[in-house]
Amino acid sequence: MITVTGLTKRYGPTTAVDGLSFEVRPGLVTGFLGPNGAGKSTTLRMILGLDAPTGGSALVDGAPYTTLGRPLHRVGALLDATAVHGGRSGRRHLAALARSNGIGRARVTEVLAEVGLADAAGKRAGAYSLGMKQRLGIAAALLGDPSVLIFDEPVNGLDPEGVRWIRLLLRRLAAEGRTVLVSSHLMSEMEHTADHLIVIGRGRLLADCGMAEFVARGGEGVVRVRTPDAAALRRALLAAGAAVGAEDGEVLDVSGLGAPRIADIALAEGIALHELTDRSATLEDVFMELTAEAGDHRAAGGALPGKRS
Ligand SMILES: Nc1ncnc2c1ncn2[C@@H]1O[C@H](COP(=O)(O)OP(=O)(O)OP(=O)(O)O)[C@@H](O)[C@H]1O
Repeated sequence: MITVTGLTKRYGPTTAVDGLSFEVRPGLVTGFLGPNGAGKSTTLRMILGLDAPTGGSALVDGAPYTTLGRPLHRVGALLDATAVHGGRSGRRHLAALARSNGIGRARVTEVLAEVGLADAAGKRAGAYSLGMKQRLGIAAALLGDPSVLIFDEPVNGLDPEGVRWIRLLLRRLAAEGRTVLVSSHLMSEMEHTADHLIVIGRGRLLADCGMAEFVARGGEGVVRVRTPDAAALRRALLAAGAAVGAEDGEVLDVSGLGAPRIADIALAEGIALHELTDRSATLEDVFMELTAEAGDHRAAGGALPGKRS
C-alpha cells in the first residue's frame, strides 16, 4: 500500500507537485497518468526516497521508503531502464544488487528466467536492446519479491510483443495481491492494463477512480451504423427513441440506443447493416478533455505520444 498525503515538491519557483493526496491499493494495477511535466516522475521519486518532499509525506506500508529495512523486499521499482552499468553482464548486475540486499544467487537465476533473459544473461548489459534493458530493470525490481511495485513508463520504446509481455506481467503481479503503480503515456495500453487511475495535472490531483468510472465520464456512447438504406433505418431508429445525427450517405451516428438494440431494429425492418461500431469515449478522449480543462496547454494541443487516431 502506498499512501501519499499533501505531497508537495518545489524546485525554486517551480511547483512540481502541489499538495497531492492518494492511496494505491494492493491487488490492482493503478495507472498514474498526466501530461508531460505534470509531476509524475517527481512523485514516484519521492515515494522511493530519491527526492525529499518540500511538504507532506509519501509512505510505503505506513513508513517512509528511507526508513524501510531491506527495501528491495518491500518495494521494487523501474525508473530508468537505461541506467545500468553497461560493462557488466545482466547476471552480474543482478548478482551485485542481490548481494548488497542479502538475496541469494538462486533468486537471480529465477528472475532472469522470469523476464526471458536467461539466454542473454552473460552478455554485456550495455549491448542490450532497449527492450532487454527494460526486462533487466524489471528483473531488478522483482529480485526481492516485493509486495509493492512501481514502474515509470515501462513500455516506452518496446515493440508490440514487449508491450504485451509487460501488460500480462503487470496483471499477474496485481493478481498475486501486490500493489502495482505504473505511469505511462500510452493511453490505449493503459486502458487494457489498469484497473484504477490516478490522474494529475500541474502537480495536482485531477482524478482518482476506477477505469470504468473514468471512461464513463466521456458520456453516452455513439454507435456508427452503415447501411445502404440509411433513410429507412433513420426513421425506424427515431421512432424507437434514438437520437440520430445527420445522414451522411450510408452512415448514421446513433445515440440513446445500444448496438444490440439497433441491430434488432434493423433486422425487424429487414434493413441490411454493413457496419455497427461502438464509438464510446476512450480513456484517451476523457484524459485529453480532463487535462485540457485543467488548463494544461500541452494536453490541449494533443501532442501526447501514443495518441490513438
Ligand atoms: N530536478 C529538477 N529541477 C528543477 N525542476 C524540475 C526538476 N525535476 C522536475 N522538475 C520540473 O518539475 C515539473 C514536473 O516534472 P516531472 O518530471 O515530475 O513530470 P512528469 O509528469 O514525470 O513529466 P513527463 O511525462 O514529461 O516525464 C516539470 O516542470 C519539471 O520541469
